[in-house]
Amino acid sequence: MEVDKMDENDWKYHGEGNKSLVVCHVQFPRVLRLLKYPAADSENPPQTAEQAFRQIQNMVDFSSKVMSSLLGDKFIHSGEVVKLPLEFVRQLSIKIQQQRPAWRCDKVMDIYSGCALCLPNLTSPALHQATLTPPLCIEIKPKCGFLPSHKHVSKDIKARVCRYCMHQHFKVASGKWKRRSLYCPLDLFSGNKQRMTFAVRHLLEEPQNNFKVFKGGQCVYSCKESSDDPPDVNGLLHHLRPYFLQGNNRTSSHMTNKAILNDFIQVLVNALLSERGDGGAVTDRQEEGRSFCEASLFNRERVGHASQGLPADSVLFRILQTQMLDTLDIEGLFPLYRRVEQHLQDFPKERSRLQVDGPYNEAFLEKVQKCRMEDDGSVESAIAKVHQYCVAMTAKDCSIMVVLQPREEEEEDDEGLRRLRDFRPSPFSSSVSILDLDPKPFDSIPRQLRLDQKIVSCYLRTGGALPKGSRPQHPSILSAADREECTLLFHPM
Ligand SMILES: O=P(O)(O)O[C@@H]1[C@@H](OP(=O)(O)O)[C@H](OP(=O)(O)O)[C@H](O)[C@H](OP(=O)(O)O)[C@H]1OP(=O)(O)O
Ligand SMILES: Nc1ncnc2c1ncn2[C@@H]1O[C@H](COP(=O)(O)OP(=O)(O)OP(=O)(O)O)[C@@H](O)[C@H]1O
Repeated sequence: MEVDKMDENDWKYHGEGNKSLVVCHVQFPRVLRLLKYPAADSENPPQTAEQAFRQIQNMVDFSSKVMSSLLGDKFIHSGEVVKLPLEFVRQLSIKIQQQRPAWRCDKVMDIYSGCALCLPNLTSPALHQATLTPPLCIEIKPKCGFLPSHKHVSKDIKARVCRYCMHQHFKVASGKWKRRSLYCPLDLFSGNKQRMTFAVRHLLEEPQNNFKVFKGGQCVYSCKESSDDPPDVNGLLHHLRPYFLQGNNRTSSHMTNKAILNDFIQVLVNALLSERGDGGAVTDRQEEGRSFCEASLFNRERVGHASQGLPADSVLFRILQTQMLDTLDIEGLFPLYRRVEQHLQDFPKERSRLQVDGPYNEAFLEKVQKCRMEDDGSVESAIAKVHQYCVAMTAKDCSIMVVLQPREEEEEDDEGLRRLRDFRPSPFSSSVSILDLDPKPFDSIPRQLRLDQKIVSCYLRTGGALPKGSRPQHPSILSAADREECTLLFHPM
């Protein structure tokens, strides 16, 4: 990328989250991730260009030196910091403004620093010809996949109902979303195909900010912005149909919508379970009985104790292991945070030695990995636990990108290959990446505790009940019978 020849017309709006806005190149598989600031700061940027550069470099270092060791470097693309002409950034910001969802416009794109993170476009990994079946890409923000231990929580409900499911009630009550999602991360992280299928169905049904589908780099399925309308499942089916007719059900041109969705979900679940290295394993939490959420609608008896567990080295396994570096829960962690905070008030210069805000290097990683379980009362042991917790927070907030690339057509007259196809090999090759691996600031910990308290008290107050109309009301992807018999209706896997 030649930064001195940047033209805003070569870039278009791609998406955004709470902290950054992403534009993609119209021709090359590249994106630029730009920082966002609260709109109130738009006249006076909250940091200098040097600080913005440092912040983005910190993001690169954290991803490449810390998270990639924990999650597996094969999943990670850390990118590089680039300096862009300010005029280009200003014009870009004007150009994309109209495409931004209104609910994200409480923040503005950083047009002052000229700094951005340049990354491969994970939704459109390579230049592809304009065919009916360009790569499909599914983005999932899975959130936290385990329950905290009883030992560290003051409210028993936290060890029975997962944070995501409780948070849904708070989000609906506070107006963030109109309807509650029935997705439960513990089902997705279970490694059991029936539970995972159930989880993905609920992601599809109420995608919120947890599920998107891209086709050839274009977003074709996501939540509808601030509307009561359901997501456009028929539109998605229209996009998916050519892939599944072509792939594994070539003989039938009458595949039902349900069969297409089933096939799509199966391919996705298989990609999430695919290993990129070692053999299978079962995660610890299964032994601890912390893998079922009482709020999940999945009928637990269907799987009994025959839990499959996640294959070691699958993307979900690696994310879950990293999330589980949070061994104390925010409640157990908070006194340690306070110890560090007090120490920093007394000795402000210690902030740098303790690597409170980085640098994110091998020494930092070592502290995270070698942190002893017991607290010896020192500030060193407290900060090590805080670092572990912050790393776990990043893993609880990251997203997974699964790219499904249709395989080349096989020769029709090749008997051997045709017989192979009868065994239903996947019609796709898949690749998996993890994105949004930014460090979580030390100072965000008190907010975490406050939010945790609000979520739990809202859940306890409503007794898990919801205001009328906040459950998915639209014609559901899952019929009533599907909900009851969900696992029986899918193809055997
Ligand atoms: O606290 P949570 O669980 O609500 O997570 C926040 C996310 O909300 P979610 O519940 O996924 O909709 C939130 O996502 P949205 O803005 O809601 O899309 C951010 O990812 C936020 O991270 P950061 O503060 O911008 O670094 C996330 O905050 P932290 O990861 O810093 O807690
Ligand atoms: N490398 C990439 N390739 C393709 N799309 C990307 C890439 N990075 C981000 N995106 C898209 O841009 C969106 C916003 O990016 P990202 O999640 O990094 O923002 P964020 O502000 O850090 O999010 P959060 O709200 O979780 O803090 C993503 O949901 C994804 O759809």
